[in-house]
Amino acid sequence: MTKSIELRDLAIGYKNRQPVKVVAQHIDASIFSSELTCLLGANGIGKSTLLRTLSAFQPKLSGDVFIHGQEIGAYSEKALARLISVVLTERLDIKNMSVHELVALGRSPYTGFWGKLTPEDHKEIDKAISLVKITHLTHRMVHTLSDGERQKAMIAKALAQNTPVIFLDEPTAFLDFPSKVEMMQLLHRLSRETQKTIFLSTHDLELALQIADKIWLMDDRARIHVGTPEDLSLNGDLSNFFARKGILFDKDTGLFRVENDFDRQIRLVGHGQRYSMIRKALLRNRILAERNAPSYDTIEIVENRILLSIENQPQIWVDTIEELLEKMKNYY
Ligand SMILES: Nc1ncnc2c1ncn2[C@@H]1O[C@H](COP(=O)(O)OP(=O)(O)OP(=O)(O)O)[C@@H](O)[C@H]1O
Repeated sequence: MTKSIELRDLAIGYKNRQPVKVVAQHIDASIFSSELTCLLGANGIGKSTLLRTLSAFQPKLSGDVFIHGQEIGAYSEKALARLISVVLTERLDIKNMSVHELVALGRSPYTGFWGKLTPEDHKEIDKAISLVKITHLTHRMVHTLSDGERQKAMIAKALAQNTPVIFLDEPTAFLDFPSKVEMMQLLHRLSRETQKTIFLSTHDLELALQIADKIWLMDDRARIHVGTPEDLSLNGDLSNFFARKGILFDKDTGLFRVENDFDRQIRLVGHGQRYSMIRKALLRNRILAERNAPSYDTIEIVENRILLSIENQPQIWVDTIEELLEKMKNYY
C-alpha cells in the first residue's frame, strides 16, 4: 500500500463566478494504492467538483495535487491518460457499438492515430472484460445491456486503459441493491488484485461504510474528514455528519438507523429474532416494545406463536406480526 495521490492545502471550486465559489478548501489528504476509497457527502456538496479537479478536467483554486509524486499540472494530457482513467455515470447514448469495441476505446492512449489494435491491446481488452466477469457479453451491443451490465462494461474500458489510478463518479447509481453490492465488491477486489488506486463518489453510505478501506466525508463547512470507516465512527465524525432529525448513526454497529419516535409503550417478553422483529414493527407504528416497559399490557413470544395480553381483555393468540398489528389496532 503506497501513497499514490497527495493533496496539499487544496482548494476546489469555480473561478468563473464573482465572487469565486469555494466548494472545499484546506484539503490535506492522501489516497493509497491497493485501496478502495469512497467519497461521501450530501447532494451539491462538491463530490463531482473534487473528482473533476483530481482528473484535471477543471482547474483547482489553489494548493497542490501530487499524483505519483508529480504535480498534476506538470503532466501532459497523454501522460495523464496513461495514469488516470475516469468512469462517469451519465447514461451515454452509445449506439452500434459492441462491448468489445467500447472496451477497446480504453486502449486509445496506446494506439496510433488510426486506433489499430496490436495483439498486446487485444490481450488487455480480453483481460479487462474477464476481470469484471462480462466475457459472455463481449459481442453484445452496448445499447442492449442492462444498467448494471453497461456499468461493468464502462469499468472494463477503464481497466483496459491500464492506468494505476481509476476515478469513478457514482458507479452504483441506477443499480438495484444486489448489483450495488456486487459493483462495490468488484471494485474492492480489483483494488487488491491489481494494486490500483480506486477512488469513487457514492450516496450508498451503508455499503461504503462496510466495503471501503477509507472514507472521505465532505461536510457543509467545506471540509473533508478522512479515515477508515471505523475511525470516523469512533471519533464521532460520522454521527456529527448525519445528526439530522430522524437519522441516527449507531456507533456500536457502525451503521445507520432510522429513529422512529414513539408515544405508547408495551412490555415485550421473549428473545431472539422474533423479539427484534416485533420491536421493529411496533416502533414503526410509534409503539415502543421492550422488556421493562412501564405497561400492564404484554406481548409474549411463546415458541412460534405470539400472545397478546391487554389489561382487562381476553388474551389473543396470533401467528404473524401482521396479525399482531391488526389486533393491536383496537387498543393502541
Ligand atoms: N460549473 C459550475 N459553476 C459554478 N458552480 C458550480 C458548477 N458546477 C457545480 N457547481 C456548484 O458547486 C457545488 C458542488 O457541486 P457538485 O456537482 O460537485 O456536487 P456533488 O457533491 O457532486 O453533488 P451530487 O451528489 O448532487 O452529484 C454546487 O453548489 C454546485 O451548484
